[in-house]
Amino acid sequence: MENRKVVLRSKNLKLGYRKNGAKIVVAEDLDLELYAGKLTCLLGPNGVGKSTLVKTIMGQLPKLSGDILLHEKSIEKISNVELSKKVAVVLTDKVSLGNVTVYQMIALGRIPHTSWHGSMSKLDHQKVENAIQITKINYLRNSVLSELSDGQLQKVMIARALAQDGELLILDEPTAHLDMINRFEVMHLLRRIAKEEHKAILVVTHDLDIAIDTADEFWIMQCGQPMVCGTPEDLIISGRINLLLPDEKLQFDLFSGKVQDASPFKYPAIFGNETLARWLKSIIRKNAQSFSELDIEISIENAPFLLTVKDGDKLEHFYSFQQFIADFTIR
Ligand SMILES: Nc1ncnc2c1ncn2[C@@H]1O[C@H](COP(=O)(O)OP(=O)(O)OP(=O)(O)O)[C@@H](O)[C@H]1O
Repeated sequence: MENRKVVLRSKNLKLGYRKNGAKIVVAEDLDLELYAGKLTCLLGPNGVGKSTLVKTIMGQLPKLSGDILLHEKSIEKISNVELSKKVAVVLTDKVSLGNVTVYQMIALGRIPHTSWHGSMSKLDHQKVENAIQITKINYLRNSVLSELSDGQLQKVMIARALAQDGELLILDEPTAHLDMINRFEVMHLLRRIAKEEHKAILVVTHDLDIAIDTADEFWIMQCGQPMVCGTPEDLIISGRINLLLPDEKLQFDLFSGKVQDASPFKYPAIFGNETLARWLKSIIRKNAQSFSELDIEISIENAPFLLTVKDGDKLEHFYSFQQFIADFTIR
């Protein structure tokens, strides 16, 4: 049986803002748990309250009511210095310390641990080295921040959070502005850190595909509705993943694992293996006007590519999807 060690827990948490003496509630009744060794992704539409939740957990924003417990101790009873030893945060804000080197930036993660005059001990340097090794950025150690790409900078910020050596890492949209490969790398790095370093990690993200591939747990936040938590696979199989898609025109497709247009559509009869049929459906769907209500049969094979359209007695052959769409649709 897996041992789930709770690092952070919220009890009946209500969060929001205070404006002119009035409380503006963003979310309530939140009973959440973050576990050591688990990567949790917080998902939800723009404006639903994800950053508000993160700021509240970090102690940056006062809760409206309820409790947030770090190792069963209310965060209000934990001093800022202690909190910064236990919780490391990576925000999306651009850092403007252009002349600072990567090593110096990562070393800043040690501030909560260093003595009052700020000198680094042997252990502090070891923690920085360890963070550099885990994030595989040794080749960047002497570069200045202004020379880094967004993806490199993101890894440096994760290394800084690691050097801080808290048990909980919180990252607000760490993959925003990154290309596909860097998004993938950063999320897989976070998963590796959760497993190998036994950290509890909370990531706010809009990257559903990669979150499904990497997260142990999803928190789905919806406007005015209770938070839904569970493993991504359970949420997918039960259909609750669709809570992320309140627009009825969109639906999560169980087979492809992608968000798709949910409006009814009648495909022609298709013959061919499942993978080829999937991509044939994709191109037919994109060119829906040309295919709706056509009483045709399409067979498809690959290597070499051959697409055959049977329309009554007539057979037509195509040798690429491009040719199929160009020649078939203009009839
Ligand atoms: N300082 C503030 N005072 C009052 N309301 C605020 C304040 N900051 C945010 N809000 C409101 O709180 C709600 C939640 O905002 P929040 O930034 O937490 O959403 P989010 O889910 O992180 O959105 P996004 O995905 O766009 O980053 C929004 O309606 C927003 O307008």
